[in-house]
Amino acid sequence: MVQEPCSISLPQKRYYRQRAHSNPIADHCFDYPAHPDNVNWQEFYPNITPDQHVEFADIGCGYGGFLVTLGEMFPDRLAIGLEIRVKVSDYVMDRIKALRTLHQGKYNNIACLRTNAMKYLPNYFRKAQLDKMFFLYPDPHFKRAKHKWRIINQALLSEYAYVLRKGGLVYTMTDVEDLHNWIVQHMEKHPLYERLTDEEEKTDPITPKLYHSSEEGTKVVRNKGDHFLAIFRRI
Ligand SMILES: C[S@@+](CC[C@H](N)C(=O)[O-])C[C@H]1O[C@@H](n2cnc3c(N)ncnc32)[C@H](O)[C@@H]1O
Repeated sequence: MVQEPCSISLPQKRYYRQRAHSNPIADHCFDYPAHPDNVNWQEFYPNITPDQHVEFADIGCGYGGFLVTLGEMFPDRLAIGLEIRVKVSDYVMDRIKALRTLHQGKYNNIACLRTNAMKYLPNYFRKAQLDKMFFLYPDPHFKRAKHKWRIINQALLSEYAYVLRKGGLVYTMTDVEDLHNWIVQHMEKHPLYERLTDEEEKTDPITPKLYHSSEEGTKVVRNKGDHFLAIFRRI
């Protein structure tokens, strides 16, 4: 009998569905390095060179659509997607594996890490390591009692400032106006960030991708929802 050649295809999201919200304050069981020097980045990026390090972090990357776009836009820079949900991060890892097989030599600059970005960023990234951080369509946690679960808050902004280099950028996009106002209010109050001007936000080459590259963004576009963009510079 002639054997069919084994065909590689992209993973299907329906096999990786998981409840939308995960409590970011609860103690999930995570392995994490004691110090960024202990991370073996070779496991994430097979072709990493000694002078390369992760520069872009997509925080709460979901199913990884935007991460893939980042990889295509910046083939020489390393980007990581951080995702707390196990099945969702498994999906992104399988997606990257399949993309690397289907497109030899490509997508070696993106990777996904399952972790709680609200707890372990300084375990993975050194001071001033990151050039860009992305918070795209973060969970809104509407109820006042759950505001402490929001991934942008005053205490965490100091931690994000620690891992960002001076001049680095924080990109935020949401379809929830109340959350947008919350983000802007907290970022503007923090002494280590300033908002880009409208003109700077509009002309950043990444801006158009923030509307529809990620899975949540696509949904918002499909439902003709609102988009609220704000980009901040680490000063
Ligand atoms: C609404 S989804 C948006 C996903 C993606 N950014 C997009 O635009 O399609 C928010 C994602 O953030 C993840 N998330 C929430 N809290 C997190 C945390 N503390 N660390 C890592 N990921 C988190 C959630 O599991 C979820 O996948």
